[in-house]
Amino acid sequence: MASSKCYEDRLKAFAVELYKINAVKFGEYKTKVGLMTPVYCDLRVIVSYPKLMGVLADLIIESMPHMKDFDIVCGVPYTALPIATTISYKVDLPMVMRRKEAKDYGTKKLIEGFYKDNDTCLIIEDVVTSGSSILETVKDLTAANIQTTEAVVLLNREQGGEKLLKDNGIKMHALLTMTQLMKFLKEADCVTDETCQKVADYLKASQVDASVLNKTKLDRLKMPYEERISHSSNAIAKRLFKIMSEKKTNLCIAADLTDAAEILNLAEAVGPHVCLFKTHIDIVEGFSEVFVKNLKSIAEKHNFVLFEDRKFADIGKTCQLQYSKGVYGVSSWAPLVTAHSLTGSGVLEALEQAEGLAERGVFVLAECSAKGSLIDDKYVKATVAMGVEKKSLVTGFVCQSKLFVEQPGFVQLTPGVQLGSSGDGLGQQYNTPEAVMLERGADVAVVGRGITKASNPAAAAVEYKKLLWDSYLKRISN
Ligand SMILES: O=c1ccn([C@@H]2O[C@H](COP(=O)(O)O)[C@@H](O)[C@H]2O)c(=O)[nH]1
Repeated sequence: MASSKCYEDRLKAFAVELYKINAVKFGEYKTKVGLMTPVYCDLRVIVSYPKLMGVLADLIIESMPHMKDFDIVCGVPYTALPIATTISYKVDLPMVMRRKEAKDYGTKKLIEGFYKDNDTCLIIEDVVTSGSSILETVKDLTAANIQTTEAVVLLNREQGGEKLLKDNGIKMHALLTMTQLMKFLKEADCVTDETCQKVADYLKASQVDASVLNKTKLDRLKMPYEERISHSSNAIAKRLFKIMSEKKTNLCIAADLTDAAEILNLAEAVGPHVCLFKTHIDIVEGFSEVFVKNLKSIAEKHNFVLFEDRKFADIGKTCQLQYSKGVYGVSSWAPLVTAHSLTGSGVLEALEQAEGLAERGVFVLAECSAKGSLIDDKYVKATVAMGVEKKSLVTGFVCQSKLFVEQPGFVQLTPGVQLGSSGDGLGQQYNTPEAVMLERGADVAVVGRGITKASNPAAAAVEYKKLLWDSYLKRISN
């Protein structure tokens, strides 16, 4: 521990510099959650003062004599990233980076950089209030098999973050506490007694209740499927969770074959190993009422749900007609369908009101596995919000990353899964079963050609089923 007088003088000088560059401001500021605070810390500005960044890194390094015991460091995105980079460079300790979202599908992981299973990691953060940002980083590092037990932060606002982190097994080291910062600034005549008092009163009155934060946050990624039944408002999601628990499978087959008889053969062969049987009915040659009747009876026999990947994307009324009328009469035999959010919530309303099976569900497409997809963050967020609004109908979302983790009633369906291939040369991008379950948050993985093109589809289905189920068990037991 760096406790010499000289160290304290340097720390004090650093605190004053923070004030001078406006990284610490006093007045009336609105916090993220809309409350007023008399002190505002914006450490982002430090990147414009490289010498000060160097001083900060030195102070942190000196305060953590055991830093070299860690295998890697990781900054909490985004403000702490340059701080972590500077420390990593100075100590020659490798760094990894956590993505806030796995945006560029396919090649990019949630944790970037080189690391090994069970590497120990020191988390670096700028300011801690509740500690929840550090915990989000811990969650992704843990999912990548990286061990995290300690974090070092520039400023502890002393509002309960340290306790929440401790409760979650993370020991926090702080370069400065807010009390110490105020003391230094007062001694340097940067602030008045009145400001110090205001800040002290504010800290006392605005403690984050760690027990509330600990208790109220649900995490679907840690919950067994059967426990999620009671959180769902959609009948098909409930049925799906039950089937997955009973059959011990989270595999959805994409039966993209064009011959009706071959589809029925496939359904018989893989039926015992899947929870969902996904079709694109408009590619089928030989579609008939008998075909539908046979498919339905195989679904009943092997206890899986028929799922037509229709991707409705028109105005509500047209989607309603496409769903219930025409040659395929989808709403009479497929309890599950997909829809785009592109044209607004009228589509969901229309699908709910259409004639057809009494129990039905919709997977809303929030992200696409195809390379160059035009879907952006704003679209993804609006799609999830739209689905949440219609939770009686919405079974879940088709997506590629961990969305809606605190909403265990929804199912994440993730296509683009294949062993031994990264793409099909036509835009499709593949991940392994382990990656979609552990890194991308899938609840159900969709496998198409990985099974349908295998020499023995039933054996391939068993292999995918095992890999996916083992990854799920690993995820909930971590
Ligand atoms: O983003 C998406 C949405 C849907 N799909 C569908 O999944 C299967 C994937 O088949 P593979 O043979 O495993 O590539 C296919 O039916 C797509 O329409 C998707 O791939 N990506």
